[in-house]
Amino acid sequence: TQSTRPQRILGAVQQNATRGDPRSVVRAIDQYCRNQEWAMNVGDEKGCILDSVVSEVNPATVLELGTYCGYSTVRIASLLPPHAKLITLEFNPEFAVIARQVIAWAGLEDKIQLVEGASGDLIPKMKEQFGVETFDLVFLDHWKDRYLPDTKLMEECGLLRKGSVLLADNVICPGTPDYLEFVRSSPRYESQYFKSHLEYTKVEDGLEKSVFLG
Ligand SMILES: CCNc1ncnc2c1ncn2[C@@H]1O[C@H](/C=C/CNC(=O)c2cc(-c3ccc(F)cc3)cc(O)c2O)[C@@H](O)[C@H]1O
Ligand SMILES: [Mg+2]
Repeated sequence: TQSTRPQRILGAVQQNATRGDPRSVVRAIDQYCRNQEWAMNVGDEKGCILDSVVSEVNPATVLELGTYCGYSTVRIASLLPPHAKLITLEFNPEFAVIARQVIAWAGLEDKIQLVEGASGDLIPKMKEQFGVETFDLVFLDHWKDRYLPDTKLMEECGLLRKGSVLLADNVICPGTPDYLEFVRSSPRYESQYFKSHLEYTKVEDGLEKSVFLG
């Protein structure tokens, strides 16, 4: 039977990365997706921008919307201080199965909680079911038309505090026009665009960093 792209990405990790070494997992996925087959990981170029924002925020609690194979999940978690927690939401069970194995290969199970389900259903449960107060950092990388509604939902659920940082992938390609217009025009956000390229290509893309002002 045919393997899926996420299964082939997991295979590349198991063949080329060292168990317990998150950076080797990140490198293995980037090499596979650059040389064998493209996949929608944030990738190495935008990944360096992601790394710098994570290091600057030094978050105790992180939310990721859209796990896929766990590339950015592992990349972020590898930079977190001890006792920091990353909750990542994924509603495709097949992708979740792969991501759990990528996370395990990296040895980051203790820092990462992968929750299966849709962000719209899970965000309202964050406080009482997952014991979250607010998120220091949110990485948005799921369906592009869900960035704005989910941001408004996080505000309504009191999950953002003064200084919470939203980092959004793909604001140019595929693009998130309604989200971009909102965070750039709202007086409650201070936004900054980090120009880069679509993962593994020369096409323009970028990350938008938006600080919630409370
Ligand atoms: C229903 C909304 N809530 C959700 N809750 C939980 N998980 C969700 C949700 N949406 C989507 N997901 C999951 O997030 C992932 C979806 C990501 C969508 N990303 C993209 O479409 C994307 C697409 C491209 C891209 C760019 C150029 C192209 F030519 C082709 C593709 C590049 C990227 O970096 C991307 O992130 C999947 O794992 C999906 O199952
Ligand atoms: Mg993306």
